[in-house]
Amino acid sequence: MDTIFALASAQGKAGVAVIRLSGPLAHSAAANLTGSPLPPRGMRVRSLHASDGSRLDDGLVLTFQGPASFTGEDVAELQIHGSTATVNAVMRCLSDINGLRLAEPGEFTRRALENGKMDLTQVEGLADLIDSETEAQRKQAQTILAGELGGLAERWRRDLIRAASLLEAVIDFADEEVPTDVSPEVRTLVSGVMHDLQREAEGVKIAERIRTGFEVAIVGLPNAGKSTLLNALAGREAAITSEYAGTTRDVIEVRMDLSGLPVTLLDTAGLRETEDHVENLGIKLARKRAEAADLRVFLTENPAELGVAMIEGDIQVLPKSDLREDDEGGISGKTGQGIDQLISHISRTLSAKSTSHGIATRERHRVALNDANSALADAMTVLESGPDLYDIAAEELRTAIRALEALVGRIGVEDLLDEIFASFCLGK
Ligand SMILES: Nc1nc2c(ncn2[C@@H]2O[C@H](COP(=O)(O)OP(=O)(O)OP(=O)(O)O)[C@@H](O)[C@H]2O)c(=O)[nH]1
Ligand SMILES: [K+]
Ligand SMILES: [Mg+2]
Repeated sequence: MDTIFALASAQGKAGVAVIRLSGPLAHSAAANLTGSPLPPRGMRVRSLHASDGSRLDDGLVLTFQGPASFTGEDVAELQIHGSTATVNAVMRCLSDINGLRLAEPGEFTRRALENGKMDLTQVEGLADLIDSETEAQRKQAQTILAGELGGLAERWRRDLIRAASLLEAVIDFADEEVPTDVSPEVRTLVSGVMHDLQREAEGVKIAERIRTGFEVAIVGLPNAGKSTLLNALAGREAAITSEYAGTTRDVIEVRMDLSGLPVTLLDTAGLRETEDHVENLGIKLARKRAEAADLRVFLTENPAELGVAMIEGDIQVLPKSDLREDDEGGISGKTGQGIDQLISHISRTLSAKSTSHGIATRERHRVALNDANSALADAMTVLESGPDLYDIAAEELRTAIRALEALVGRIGVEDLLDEIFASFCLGK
């Protein structure tokens, strides 16, 4: 096994940079730089020197002894001054040591997975945590990283193994008197797991929104003030505004943190009948994106004239309240009137949608949960036919168990790993 190293902290200037080493030579390589032995597990302030004896830096050297480390291997961390030149000099010295090489993106975490320090869902949780920008994303990533989905999968798996072994006991006794009717217990176990699987699979859509962001589209007639409103919400000139109807053609996206929820606001072309070919392309795109969005803000007196369906939860606000006599329910991107209310309305609506999700967060999870669930549904059907078909029911249970093992990465995910780890940055 190679010993790998990489900068674990971000590139660029900082007070401190952390270089991480993992593998059989991690401790000896670190000791090579410090010129003195290191404890198998501990923290020392040391001067680091190049092989020609020239001084590199002073730093803090941490050693972890496998398997009690992030990767499960021997690990050393060098905390040094965070300058590009210092980091480069230390990295150069490390690459000169025989048996050491630069880590590939995600390779530390991959070793942690391979050494059983975390399951695949936790690896995904770690990637999400590193990418998290808002409070809701951070909390969701922490739940997965803590292993809660893996823990659930393990509980389901145990219940299904118990159910399968009950059926197998009957199969083994086929020629003799069957001790008891096992089917009530099997049914209870299987339907309990099915109930949980359904709940988790249904929650993925919302959980995935928290992970990747909710889309909120602003729609209205040309010149309703959509782009002005977008700019007011974003607090910057993200979109061009003008008195000419038909100014916006492409969909303008602005990412925001709305009370902890990640939101992408979409400004769209004003919706109307027009002969202008390019404007028409923009209008088609506007309708498509608005319909696919999680929530629509109708900036209009009359939603029905826009040709985009207004569904439950969508928000209607009246444009240009500063020009109106009665400003009930109105908003003005120009004066800022009603903006705070709109922001809290949007975040209330999205929060209400987000409360109903479970722990699973990805399409990959949903597919595995559904695979397991449909095998269990088949098992329940087969059970109806009585003990003669128990072997088939048991086989369906094993199919479900395999799907849950794939969920946590215990089996059948080799081809997925490269894709998952490619999304990691270097040093993770
Ligand atoms: N008085 C007033 N004028 C506004 C308000 N919002 C926008 N305007 C003006 O209305 C005109 C159109 O604004 P835009 O933001 O470009 O409108 P839009 O809906 O994006 O227009 P299209 O992209 O062409 O569909 C501009 O001259 C704005 O200055 C508002 O709240 N009050
Ligand atoms: K305009
Ligand atoms: Mg516009």
